[in-house]
Amino acid sequence: MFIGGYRAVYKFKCDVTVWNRTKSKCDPLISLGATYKASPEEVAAYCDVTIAMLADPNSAVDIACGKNGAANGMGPGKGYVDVSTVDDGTSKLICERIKATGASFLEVLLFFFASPSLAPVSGSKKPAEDGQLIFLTAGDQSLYERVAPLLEIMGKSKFYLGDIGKGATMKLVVNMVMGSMMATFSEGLMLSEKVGLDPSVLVEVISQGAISAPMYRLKGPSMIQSQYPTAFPLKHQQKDLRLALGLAESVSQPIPIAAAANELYKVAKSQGLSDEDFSAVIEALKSKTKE
Ligand SMILES: NC(=O)C1=CN([C@@H]2O[C@H](COP(=O)(O)OP(=O)(O)OC[C@H]3O[C@@H](n4cnc5c(N)ncnc54)[C@H](OP(=O)(O)O)[C@@H]3O)[C@@H](O)[C@H]2O)C=CC1
Ligand SMILES: O=CC(=O)O
Repeated sequence: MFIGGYRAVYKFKCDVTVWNRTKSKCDPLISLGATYKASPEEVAAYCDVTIAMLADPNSAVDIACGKNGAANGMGPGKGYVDVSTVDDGTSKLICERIKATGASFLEVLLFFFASPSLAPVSGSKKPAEDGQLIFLTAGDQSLYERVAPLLEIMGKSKFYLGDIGKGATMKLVVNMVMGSMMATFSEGLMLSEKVGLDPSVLVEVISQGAISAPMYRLKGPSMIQSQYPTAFPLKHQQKDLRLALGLAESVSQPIPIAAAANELYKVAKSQGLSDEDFSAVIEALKSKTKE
C-alpha cells in the first residue's frame, strides 16, 4: 500500500507499505510499523492494493504513469485507488494506464464528515485521523467491494457513483460550493467587524440559524484570531475551484460566484498563503481594505 499524500494520516489495522517524495514525512508511519519502499513502482509491485494521494492532476499522473511510477508495478489481480482530488479527464487517463496492465482502478474522493463532537480547531485533518471521512468512489465495482473494509477503517460512509469521473466531478462540485461558502463567510466576518459588530457573535448567530454549516463553527473562532492551522491547504482549494471552472465551461454552465471566489483565493496565494488552511482566504480581504 502506498500513501502519496501525507496530510491526511490514517490508522490502518493492516500491513502498510509507504512511499512519499519527501521521505522524512514517512517516518512517523515507519515508526508505527509501516514498511518503506523506494518508489511508487516498488510499492505497487509489493502490494495487492495501492492507494495514492497526490497534490494535483500533474503529480497524480506523474506518480501513476511516469518513470518509476506505480503503473510499472501493477498487473492482474492488483488494484490502484487514487484518492487525489483531480478532474475527471485526469482520472480517466490514469485509469486507462492502470487498466492496460490488467489491474483494476477506483477513484476515491474524500470529504469530511461533520460531527457535532469535532473539536472546534479541526478541519478535515482531524476527521481523517478519527476515521470520520466520507468517500465518493467510482470505477471498478469489484475493487470497490475489495477495499470497502479499508475505507471503513478510514471513514464514516461511502458512496459508489458508477463510471470513472463521477467521483471526481461530484467532489469538484462539492468543493466549489465549499470554496464559495468560505469566501462569503470571510466577507461576513470582515464586514461585521468594520461596522462595529462582534464577529464572534456573528458566528454564534449563523450557527443557530438556517444558514448554519459545521464549517463556520469549526473555522470561525480561529479565523477571528487570524489563525489558520492547516487542515486543507489553501492552494488545493484554489486548485479545486480552478478545476470546477473548467468543468463548468465544458458544459457551458455559468458559475459566476465560484469564479469570483477563485479570484480571492488567487490573491491569497499571491500573499504567500498557499500552505495555510483555506480559511486564510480572509486575509485577501484584509489587504484590500487597508488604505
Ligand atoms: N487535506 C484535506 O483535508 C483534503 C485533501 N484532499 C485532496 O487530497 C490531495 C492531497 O491533499 P493534502 O494531503 O492535504 O496535500 P499536501 O499538499 O499536504 O500533500 C500533497 C502530497 O503530494 C505530494 N506531491 C506534490 N507534488 C508532487 C510531485 N510532483 N511528485 C510527487 N509527489 C508530489 C507531496 O509530496 P511532498 O511531501 O514531497 O511535498 C505530498 O505528499 C489533494 O488533491 C487535495 O485536494 C481531499 C480532501 C480533503
Ligand atoms: O477537500 C477538502 C475537504 O476538506 O474535504
